[in-house]
Amino acid sequence: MSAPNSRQNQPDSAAGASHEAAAAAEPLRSGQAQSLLRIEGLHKTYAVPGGRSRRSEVLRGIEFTVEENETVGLVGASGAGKSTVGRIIAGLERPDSGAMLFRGTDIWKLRGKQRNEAMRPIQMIFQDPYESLSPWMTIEQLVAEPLVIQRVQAGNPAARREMVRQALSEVSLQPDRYMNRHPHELSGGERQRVGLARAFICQPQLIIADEPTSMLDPSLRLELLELMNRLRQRHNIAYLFITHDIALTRGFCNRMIVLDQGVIVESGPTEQVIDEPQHPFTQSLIGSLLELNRF
Ligand SMILES: Nc1ncnc2c1ncn2[C@@H]1O[C@H](COP(=O)(O)OP(=O)(O)OP(=O)(O)O)[C@@H](O)[C@H]1O
Repeated sequence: MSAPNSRQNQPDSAAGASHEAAAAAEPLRSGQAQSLLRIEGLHKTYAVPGGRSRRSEVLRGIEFTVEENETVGLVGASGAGKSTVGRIIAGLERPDSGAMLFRGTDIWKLRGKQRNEAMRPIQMIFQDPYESLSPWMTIEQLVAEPLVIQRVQAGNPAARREMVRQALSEVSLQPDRYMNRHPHELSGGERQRVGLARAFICQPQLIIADEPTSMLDPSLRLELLELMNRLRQRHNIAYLFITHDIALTRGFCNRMIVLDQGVIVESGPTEQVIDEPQHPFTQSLIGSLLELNRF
């Protein structure tokens, strides 16, 4: 495999990358500029079904940063490990090894309450709004649920209600029209906004968005992206945007990371990576897209 190609100040890299990349991934010293998120040497294996104690290596020494207010696209073929990266950063899965620094705090070294509090500004939204919302709960209960889990404003239902109203307004859902409804009474686009409101109510600084638009038609897709962009500008939110869709990456992300079989093979400003892909895998990914566009 060719060496990872990186064109930014703080290179994204895979294990075994160049000396410059290794140096860039060293722990921060005081005075050094801090990234919002910094992932270092992330490894993850899964047990091979029926393989006795055999494990397959899904992430192999991933390193990258996300800066404040950035939109970073994480692209790659199916099975490359993109969602695994997202789930690990959001705390839904455990890494085998590596470090995650959020505003310089080494999150995976924290435990219990401290860790939950440090993780609160990191939220995730999912591909399938139908699956990610419980059908039995009202929209008010669904949006308030993260507050309940994190015991925010416990014992103060009026304050929680006001936070739900604000979160719904931020995603352009009129509170009075939506609070008492259930997910099945909403369109796919509205459900995805509810998912975004659930993330937003936690006052996130980083949202991991795992293919959030792939089940929406093109006009709803555009609306959701515009909304996400507005939230980013208004509330200084960064996104790690997981997608197969290179065209969408071009429109939405300032930077792009290409993952192939658990290794980052290329990263840089989106336009540059798309217009002048350096790594053979990126070249073939973009080549396939151009081929598809001919149909
Ligand atoms: N819980 C799990 N147990 C075992 N293997 C898993 C598990 N989750 C993911 N995998 C495997 O890890 C690899 C990476 O999966 P992942 O979902 O991260 O890829 P992806 O790049 O997001 O793919 P897609 O674009 O198709 O969603 C795949 O081979 C997948 O089968």
